[in-house]
Amino acid sequence: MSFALGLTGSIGMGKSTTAHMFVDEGCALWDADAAVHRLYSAGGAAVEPMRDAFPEAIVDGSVSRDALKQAISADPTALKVIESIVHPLVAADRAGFRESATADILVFDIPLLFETGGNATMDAVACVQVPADEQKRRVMERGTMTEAQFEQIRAKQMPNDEKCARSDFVIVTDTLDHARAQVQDVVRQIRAGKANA
Ligand SMILES: CC(C)(COP(=O)(O)OP(=O)(O)OC[C@H]1O[C@@H](n2cnc3c(N)ncnc32)[C@H](O)[C@@H]1O)[C@@H](O)C(=O)NCCC(=O)NCCS
Ligand SMILES: Nc1ncnc2c1ncn2[C@@H]1O[C@H](COP(=O)(O)OP(=O)(O)OP(=O)(O)O)[C@@H](O)[C@H]1O
Repeated sequence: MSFALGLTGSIGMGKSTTAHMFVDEGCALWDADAAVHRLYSAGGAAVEPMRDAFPEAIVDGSVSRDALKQAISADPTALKVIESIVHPLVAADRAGFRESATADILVFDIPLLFETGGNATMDAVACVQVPADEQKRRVMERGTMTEAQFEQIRAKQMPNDEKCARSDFVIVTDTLDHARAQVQDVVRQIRAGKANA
């Protein structure tokens, strides 16, 4: 039986980077944002339901993130509609992975793990953490969002301190070496616990 580890944290706190460190330790990874990318791509399961709700968001047969961001900026309630389409499809994708994956530890990189109640289906949760000013600096440096779009997303997420307080492990992502050492420690603890179970 595999161990399911949820990996969460606020936008830009270092989930994806940390998730790949778990892969380096032999864990299998499922990534919620990557699942959304598959669902939005041409032929993906979200395309037709999204066309019904936001016809202008379908460009060349796939869902345009820029068009969705414009829709959300114009009407913040649009995000709720988008979520009601996307989240059930994401849950089905995740269930398929969990049934088929064979690694001893499965890592689920899920930004909205606590907000969607997904933590209840995990054996343990790890939360990434970095100071808020560094978080903002990193997201702005990516250049994919305006400051207003960033603040809108951040305001929708549970405060990161609360996510960390509710998690079994906290991984501080101030430097790559520090984060990797903490990942290795988490994996060691889980494997030791499994060996003793
Ligand atoms: C709003 C959209 C168009 C922005 O796209 P963009 O490519 O600029 O950003 P990206 O998808 O990489 O998201 C960046 C980060 O924003 C956060 N985020 C995304 N969607 C949400 C949301 N609905 N609520 C809170 N935070 C969110 C996550 O931390 C995510 O990692 C896109 O995120 C989207 O379609 N979101 C709805 C689907 C969803 O809820 N995804 C979250 C994971 S299931
Ligand atoms: N341990 C670390 N040390 C230094 N920089 C890091 C570390 N982890 C992540 N970063 C940097 O922070 C930025 C955000 O990291 P990453 O994309 O992993 O975050 P994320 O939480 O997955 O973001 P999002 O929620 O937006 O998907 C990147 O530029 C990455 O290089």
